[in-house]
Amino acid sequence: MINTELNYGDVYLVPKKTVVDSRKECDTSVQFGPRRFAMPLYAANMKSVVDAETCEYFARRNWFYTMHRFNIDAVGFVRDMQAKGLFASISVGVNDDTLQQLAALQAAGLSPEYITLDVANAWCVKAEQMIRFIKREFPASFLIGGNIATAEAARELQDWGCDAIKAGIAGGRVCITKNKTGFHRPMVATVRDCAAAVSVPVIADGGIVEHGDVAKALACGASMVMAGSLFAGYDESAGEIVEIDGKHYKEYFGSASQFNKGEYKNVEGKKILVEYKGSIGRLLQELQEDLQSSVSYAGGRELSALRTVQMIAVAH
Ligand SMILES: NC(=O)C1=CN([C@@H]2O[C@H](COP(=O)(O)OP(=O)(O)OC[C@H]3O[C@@H](n4cnc5c(N)ncnc54)[C@H](OP(=O)(O)O)[C@@H]3O)[C@@H](O)[C@H]2O)C=CC1
Ligand SMILES: Nc1nc2c(ncn2[C@@H]2O[C@H](COP(=O)(O)O)[C@@H](O)[C@H]2O)c(=O)[nH]1
Repeated sequence: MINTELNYGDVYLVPKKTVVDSRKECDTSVQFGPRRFAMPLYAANMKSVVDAETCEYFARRNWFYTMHRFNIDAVGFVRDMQAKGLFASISVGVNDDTLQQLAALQAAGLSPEYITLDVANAWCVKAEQMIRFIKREFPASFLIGGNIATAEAARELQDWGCDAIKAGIAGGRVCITKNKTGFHRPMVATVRDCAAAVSVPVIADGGIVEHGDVAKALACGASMVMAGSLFAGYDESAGEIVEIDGKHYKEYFGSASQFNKGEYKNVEGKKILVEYKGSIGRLLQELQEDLQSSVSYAGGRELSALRTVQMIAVAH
């Protein structure tokens, strides 16, 4: 028997009676770990999306962020952010370079407020060992583990000690995992299954195409949403600007692309050019306005209203 599973583009949310007099009354803020953030949405921890400046930009606006983990000085990053009175949120892998970075943080007496264990399939022994190690050595840090795509995997990561779990395998815009390996799970099924299986917050990662997909992810049970391509192409995005025939673009590349890895080995990501769109400020405001509107259609004043709406599938 083959199951049919759905992506954000296959579903819509059914409106309820609006109870606010203005969309401004709808609160998009979210408690995530030790802090409350302006929006349940953040930029992917990819080298072509965030750098230290982008992270500072988001932190200053009270948006969550996670720095990527590729060739960075974790000690310098955490120290700089905390010296500026901002929270520090870093990504780590599962190999020796991560152990060295964590040891350097300990030697410097630093503890990031948030740590994200970031591997393609975190439902593996190496991730388990690293999650248990981080929980033991950095008990004050809020630990996010990912990525996974099933209820069983989510339960295991919770048991290993994750404070939040990032769900989404092979749904990203620059992902070629599904083409090269055959593995992928559509986001609606992924988020619903994982969120129903655990008591810790689930982050829906990848596949956000339209702004309304954020509301759909929250309706599926996500507490937070991570997006890459949505935040690519802006002044504040980390990718390089490219000019072709007088038109400007920015690079957006996968973390498992040859471009990010520096070699063609186990490549599961590609590089694309996205239209250059100027400053990101207007996007952030529009995303917040759109989500306020979503909450009003859900008949509430807070994000929790989105969990109460009916979701329907549309025939294409
Ligand atoms: N969300 C998604 O769907 C995906 C995201 N990515 C992103 O790409 C980046 C690179 O990911 P990842 O390759 O995990 O990280 P790394 O390249 O850092 O690999 C981590 C370690 O795990 C091993 N490893 C990785 N995949 C497997 C596997 N399938 N089986 C056994 N061992 C494995 C690697 O060994 P070895 O290389 O020798 O196998 C390596 O030692 C991450 O930022 C990740 O988020 C990548 C693919 C999918
Ligand atoms: N299969 C791959 N997935 C990747 C790679 N680099 C990042 N990612 C994942 O994509 C999302 C962003 O998706 P988007 O649809 O919002 O653009 C990101 O958070 C990762 O989980 C990769 O090289 N291969």
